Amino acid sequence: MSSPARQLLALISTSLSTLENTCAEKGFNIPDLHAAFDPASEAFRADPVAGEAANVLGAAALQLAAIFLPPHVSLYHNVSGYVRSAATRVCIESNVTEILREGGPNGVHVNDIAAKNGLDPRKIGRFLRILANHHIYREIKPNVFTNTRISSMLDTLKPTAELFAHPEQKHENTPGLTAMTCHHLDEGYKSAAYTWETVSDPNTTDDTTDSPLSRWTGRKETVWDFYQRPENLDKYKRFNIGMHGVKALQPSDVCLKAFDWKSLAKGSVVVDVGGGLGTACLPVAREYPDLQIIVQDLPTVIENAKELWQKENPGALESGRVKLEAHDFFQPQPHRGADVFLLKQVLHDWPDASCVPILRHLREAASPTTKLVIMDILIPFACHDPGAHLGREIPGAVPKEAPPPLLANYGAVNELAYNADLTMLIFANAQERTVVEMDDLLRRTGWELTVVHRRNEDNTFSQSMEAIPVEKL
Ligand SMILES: C[S@@+](CC[C@H](N)C(=O)[O-])C[C@H]1O[C@@H](n2cnc3c(N)ncnc32)[C@H](O)[C@@H]1O
Repeated sequence: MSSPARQLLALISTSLSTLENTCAEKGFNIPDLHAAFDPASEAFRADPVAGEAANVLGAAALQLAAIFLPPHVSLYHNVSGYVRSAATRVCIESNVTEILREGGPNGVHVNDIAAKNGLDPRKIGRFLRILANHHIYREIKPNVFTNTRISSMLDTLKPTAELFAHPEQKHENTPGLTAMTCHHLDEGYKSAAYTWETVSDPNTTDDTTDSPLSRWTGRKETVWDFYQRPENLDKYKRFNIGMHGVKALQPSDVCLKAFDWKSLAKGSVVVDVGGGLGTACLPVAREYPDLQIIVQDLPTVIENAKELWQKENPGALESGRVKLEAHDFFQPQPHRGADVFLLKQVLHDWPDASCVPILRHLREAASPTTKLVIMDILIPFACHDPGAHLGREIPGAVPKEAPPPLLANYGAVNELAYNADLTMLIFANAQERTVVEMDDLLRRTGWELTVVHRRNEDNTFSQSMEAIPVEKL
């Protein structure tokens, strides 16, 4: 039996050959770390063979690094996360990526970056250099930096003149991922600092107001109360732009593949509950114009949603096929007997005690044929999952496991799922759930989990689940 390091090297070698052959055969390019990010460069990941090869490659490379780096370096990679978060926020808020984009391939000296964003050039170099160690930015000559495929994801794509003239509009009409990173690095980062004080306090309850966020703000409030305070409306808007941008992290057809929309009869009613700007339903409305779609959210979000739909699909609003409706999901659901209730990234915002009334209101409004479609992350264990704990066969319940000696869940390749889980704890005392926890929550609210749809190329981030009403509540 060869050593774990040799086994990992063999996985890297075979996976790279598979990836190269598949890309050559199907006309995909292997990503170039030094090229600006282009969504098309991620197309290969939708191919099951290429996507799996890339996951195995990444997981094996990270595990090899864990073997060969001094353990204190690996440990400090995590312990010093605050340093890298601080450096990343400085670069984003001071528009470094956009300055480097305009500077072109020869890079920009820190003095010239400073001349544009007004920061101390000696400090800029230090922030950029620690990020360059992780291939976020590149130091091509001493104190001269340029973008990489990773840092260019932070690009708002706006001219720097516009960003400096109107900083308050930085995120408007942008791809949105930059807004999401600012949301995490601002209110997320500050709240996270209070996690230990929150979880170790015996007076902390399971209520959503007992989160590290509320300990940071010093108010017993939900994350949504926080966002609706007048002084935080700009943060709420930024968060909603960011949610729209999250689609950049997910396969573009994630909502189209979440459910067999074509199985619905003409005129079927789909209610996107807590639908935000209606991002999930935009492609569904385009692809299935015979569906009646209602996007529900809180009033301020619905106002922002109107702007988005006016731009992206004004015809759907004018014809009445799509309605944008203010509705509080803690109140009875007005659309009784809808064909589909969609809950995308909603349940993960709430602890079980709050999910129960949300799900019960939908159950009370359901007809016997209503389907509940949930799009949330299902958290895999970091070990082999024997799958016996559900007590019945649910197709798709057990995730595909990585080949040994990799961690069964592909380890940090799927880090975003575990990040999201703890982000939910930090903002709302909430969580992403394992399939067992989700099954239990649904049973308690009159639903039965019938199937989990998993995409081959993505084990954790874009599953959807279907549930049907059980006879009695
Ligand atoms: C994580 S976002 C998900 C948005 C959308 N489903 C998506 O995936 O793009 C959660 C949404 O729940 C909404 N929300 C929070 N409390 C609500 C309530 N009581 N009633 C309706 N929507 C609410 C928020 O405004 C936010 O848009």
